[in-house]
Amino acid sequence: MSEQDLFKIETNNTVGRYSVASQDLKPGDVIFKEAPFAYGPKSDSACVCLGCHNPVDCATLCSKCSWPVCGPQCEVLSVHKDNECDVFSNAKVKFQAVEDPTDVCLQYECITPIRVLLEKERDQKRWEEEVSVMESHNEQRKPKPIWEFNQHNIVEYLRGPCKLDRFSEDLIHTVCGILEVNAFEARTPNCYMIRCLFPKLALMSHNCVSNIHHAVDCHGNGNLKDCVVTVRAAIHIPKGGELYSSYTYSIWPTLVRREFLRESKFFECACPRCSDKTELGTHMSSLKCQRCDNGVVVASDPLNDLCEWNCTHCDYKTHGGAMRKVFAAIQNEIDQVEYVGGHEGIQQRETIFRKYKSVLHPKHAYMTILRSALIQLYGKAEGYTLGDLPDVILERKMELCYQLLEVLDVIEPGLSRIRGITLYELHGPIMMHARHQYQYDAISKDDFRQKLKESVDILKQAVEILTNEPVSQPEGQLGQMAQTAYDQLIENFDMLVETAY
Ligand SMILES: C[S@@+](CC[C@H](N)C(=O)[O-])C[C@H]1O[C@@H](n2cnc3c(N)ncnc32)[C@H](O)[C@@H]1O
Repeated sequence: MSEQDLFKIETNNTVGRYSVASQDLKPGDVIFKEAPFAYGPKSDSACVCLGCHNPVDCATLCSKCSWPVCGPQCEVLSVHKDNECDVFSNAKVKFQAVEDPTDVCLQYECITPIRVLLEKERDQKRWEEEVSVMESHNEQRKPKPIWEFNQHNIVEYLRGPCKLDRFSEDLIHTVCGILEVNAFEARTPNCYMIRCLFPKLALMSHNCVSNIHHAVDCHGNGNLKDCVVTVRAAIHIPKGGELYSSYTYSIWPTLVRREFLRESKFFECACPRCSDKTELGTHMSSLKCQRCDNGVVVASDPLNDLCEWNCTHCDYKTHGGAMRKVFAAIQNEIDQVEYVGGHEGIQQRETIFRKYKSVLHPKHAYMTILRSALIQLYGKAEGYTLGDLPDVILERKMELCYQLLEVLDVIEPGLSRIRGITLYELHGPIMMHARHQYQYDAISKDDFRQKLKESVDILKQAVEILTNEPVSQPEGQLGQMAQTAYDQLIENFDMLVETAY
C-alpha cells in the first residue's frame, strides 16, 4: 500500500492544515517515511563540525571555507560542501575564533537557514508544494526579540557579508519562522542534537497525548537521505482519526507545556489533557493540600494560567501565578542535578524526591521526571549495577518503574520510546528479585516460575517497542540487546527455573 493511502491532509480554521488517517491503523503501522528538506545545527548551537555535526574544538577548519569541521573526511560531506562551504568560500566569510567552543556560537545561527534557502533553489517543486506552505507565524514573531535577533544575526549577515542578497529579507525571516515552528530535533549517531525539516511530519497537529511515534535514523554521512524519519501509529487510530504528535516534553505539567507552546509554536493548547484539571486522571499538575491533608489542589480552569487553584476537600485556595513560581523553583532544583550521575546523582535526586513528597501529588510531573532519572541510575551507576543491588533497592527500582508506567500509559500510550525503555528497565529487577526470594525460600518454585514469566512478558513488550527504533540510536541498540536477551530467556526458560536455587 502506498503511503498516500495511509493519511490525508485536511484544513480547519483552528490549526490550519492537519492530517487524518485514511484507513484504520494498528499500533506499529508505518504511516510514512521521509527525508528532510534540510537539516543542520539547532538555534543556540555550540560549535559543531559542519559535516557530521559532532562537537568540535574549532582547531581544525575546512580547507576551502575555513569553518569548523572534524577533518578532511567531513569537509567533503555534501551537507557542508554543497551548502555553506560554497557560500563562505565565494564570499570569503571567515569563521571568527571563539574562546569557548562549548558556548552558544552565534555564527552558527545562519547555517540551517542557508541550507534551506539553497535547497529551495535546487528543489523548487518540493519547496513550492511542501515547504513554502508551512506556517512561519511572521506576524506573531515580528514584535518579539527573536525577530531583531534574526534580523541582525541571519538576515543582515546573509545579505551582507555572505553576498546572498538574491534572497529577500522577507524570505529569510520566513525561513527562520518555518524552522522555528516546524523543525524537529534529531540526534546524530553520537547523540548530538540537530534540527530537521520534515514537511510531512510537520503536518501533524499537536496534542499533549500523541498517537503517532516518530524515529529519525541519522547516520552522519552528510546527504539528505541521511536522516530519514519513520512515522508509525503508536496506538489504534480509526479511519478519519486525526494524527497527533506532541511538540512538547510530555512529562511537563500543563502550565509549563502550554507556556512552551505559546512562546515557541504560537498557539494556545486546548487539548483534552490540558483542558482537564486532573490531566486525564494522572494529577501531573496537582499538589497535596497542606491545610486538610485529604484533598488535592487543582486548577479551577486549566486553560487560564492565572485562574484560582482550589483544594478538592477544604476551602484552601491559591493562584495560578503562585503555582507557576512553585513549579519554576522545583524545575530549577531538578535542572541543577541534570548532569550529576553515579552515587551522587542518586542521592541528590532521592533528596529532592523526599523533599517534595509531602507537597506534590505522587504522580506529579516533577515526581515523574525524578522517577524517570532514578530508574536509569539504579542498575547502571557505579556501585548500583543490577547484580549489586540489595532487594530493598531492587524493590525501589520496580516501584519507580510501575509508578512511571501508570503515568506513561495515559500520556504516552502504546509504542512510545520512554515506555519501551521503562519496560526494559523493569524486567531485570523483577527477575533478580524473584531469584533472591526463591533462594531465600521466601517464594515457591511455582511462584518463581510465575515471576520469571512476568519478567519475560514485560521484556517482550519492550522488544516490540524498541526494535522499531533505528539501530543508529541508543534505543535501537537497546532494542537489539532486549531481543537477544528475550530469545535467550525463551530458549533457556526451564533450565533457568531448575538451576536458580
Ligand atoms: C508544525 S505546524 C503544523 C502544521 C500547520 N497546521 C500548517 O498548516 O502548516 C504547527 C502550527 O500548527 C498550528 N497548530 C498545530 N497544532 C495545534 C493545536 N493543537 N491547536 C492550535 N493550533 C495548532 C499552530 O499554528 C502551530 O504553530
